[in-house]
Amino acid sequence: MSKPPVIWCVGGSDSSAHAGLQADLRTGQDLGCHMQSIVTCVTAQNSKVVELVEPVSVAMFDAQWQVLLDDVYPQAIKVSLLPNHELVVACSKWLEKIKRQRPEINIVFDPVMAASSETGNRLQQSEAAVDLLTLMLPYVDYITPNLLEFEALTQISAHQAVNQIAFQIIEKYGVSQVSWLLKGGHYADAAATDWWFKGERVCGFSTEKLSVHNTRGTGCTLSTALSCFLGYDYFADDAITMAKAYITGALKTGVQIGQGAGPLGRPGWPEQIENLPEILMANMRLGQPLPFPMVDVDLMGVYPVVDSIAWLELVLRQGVRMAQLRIKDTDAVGLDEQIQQAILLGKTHQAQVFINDHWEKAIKYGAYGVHLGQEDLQVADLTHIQQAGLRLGVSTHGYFEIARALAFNPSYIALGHIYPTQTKQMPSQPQGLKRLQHYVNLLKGHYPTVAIGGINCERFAAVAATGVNSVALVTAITLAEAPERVTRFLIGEFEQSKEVGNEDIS
Ligand SMILES: Cc1ncc(COP(=O)(O)OP(=O)(O)O)c(N)n1
Ligand SMILES: Cc1ncsc1CCOP(=O)(O)O
Repeated sequence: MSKPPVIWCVGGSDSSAHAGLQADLRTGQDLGCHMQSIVTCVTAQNSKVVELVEPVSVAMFDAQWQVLLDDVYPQAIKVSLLPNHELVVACSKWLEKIKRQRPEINIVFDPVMAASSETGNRLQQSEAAVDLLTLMLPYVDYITPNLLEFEALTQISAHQAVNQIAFQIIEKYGVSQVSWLLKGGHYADAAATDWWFKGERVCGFSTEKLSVHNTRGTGCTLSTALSCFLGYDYFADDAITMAKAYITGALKTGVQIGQGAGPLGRPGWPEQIENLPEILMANMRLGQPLPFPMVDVDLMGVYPVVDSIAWLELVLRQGVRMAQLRIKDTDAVGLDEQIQQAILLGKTHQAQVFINDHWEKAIKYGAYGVHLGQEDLQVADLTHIQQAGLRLGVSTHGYFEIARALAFNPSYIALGHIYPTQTKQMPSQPQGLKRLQHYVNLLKGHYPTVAIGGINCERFAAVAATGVNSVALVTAITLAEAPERVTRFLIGEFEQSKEVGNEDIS
């Protein structure tokens, strides 16, 4: 069994367990992480009121860091309530040391100042806020203030155009490693949009604002979930997408415990598609509101991606019912003719033949569908493709791109690359089976899925067992000694995996 990520949480004990370290530990446990804690203070509070905050001594604080550090390095550290100036100074010293030794450890800082219980009692002495950012920002990778914390700490108005906020952050703090995640729950909008600023990059993660009562621990939970997903080595944009989906699920499952607002629920790994945020980016085209026509899922299965008519004919002759013509050279001789032949072959074999990239020619000759990558999505005329009645397949490489792809209502979503591949230079690491399984669980019943990248005969059965609707392959077929036999073998394997899947259900 693989080891869980180790996540350190630096913050205060909340006797009610609605927020604070107790909420952090539950979140991490829910996400399969091993949580370790460094207590900064003990608070006596319940769902309504904070009675007393007692900071630990610097000696006790230092001892907790040292004893953990003597034993194990974490994958990520989440820092929240630092109740006084001495502990801010001590914490920044430890972060400096850790960053010097292990710069790859992600530090997430949630600058908690007050409890969100009815009376909103202050948890941090006001002098602790002085120099807080000067001391902490050099070492943190993510800072996750809510609107009030953001304005109090930065003196930048959160009520202005996001580009203006980005500009002022840069002006004040320079371009650095720090990602600012400005949480939008306190805006008086119908949507709850969290804005991510990193240098000039600005991106919104937006969900409908939920009208729910049990909202305690929202900030703690979001930043801990973010730390956990970073601990699993997800990219920043994927980890933020997942944290936002997690918090939406947690808000929906909150429970009334005590007389004030109750704590959030713990919804498990984000696998509810409706909890994924909408992605908002400058220069990003609006979604395609009308769905693309559906593919016939029963015909998906083995999905060869080939670069010539000869290969297309070969695989269709073996009984493949979904295939793609992928000719990367825009100036290829006879490209138009090849696309026309591919479309004709698809019709002859009653197969779903997609054309990679060349969407204008695909429309012109009446293709069944086109397959586009993320960059192509920004430039292709999707409305035209949709109105012409073509299907659309979209490449994705993680949660962020999946969330972005959903705005276009595609006919299928491709998930890659699963294993190392020689066929194409990939800018990211292979995803592996576990991540594929999560994506399939997320999309099942909503969008057909395709797995691609490095899938060969040995790996095929395990990939198919995830329940993915289709397995796309290039070299497993085109470099095979006997491609006809391999294609037929894979078709048989896929059919078998469907039968096993059906047995599991019954
Ligand atoms: C089924 C399927 N999935 C992914 C891809 C890759 O498409 P894209 O990201 O556009 O990259 P290129 O194929 O253009 O290199 C695909 N072709 N098919
Ligand atoms: C086109 C493409 N897109 C993601 S991985 C890949 C190549 C898949 O080729 P192979 O099946 O040979 O690894």
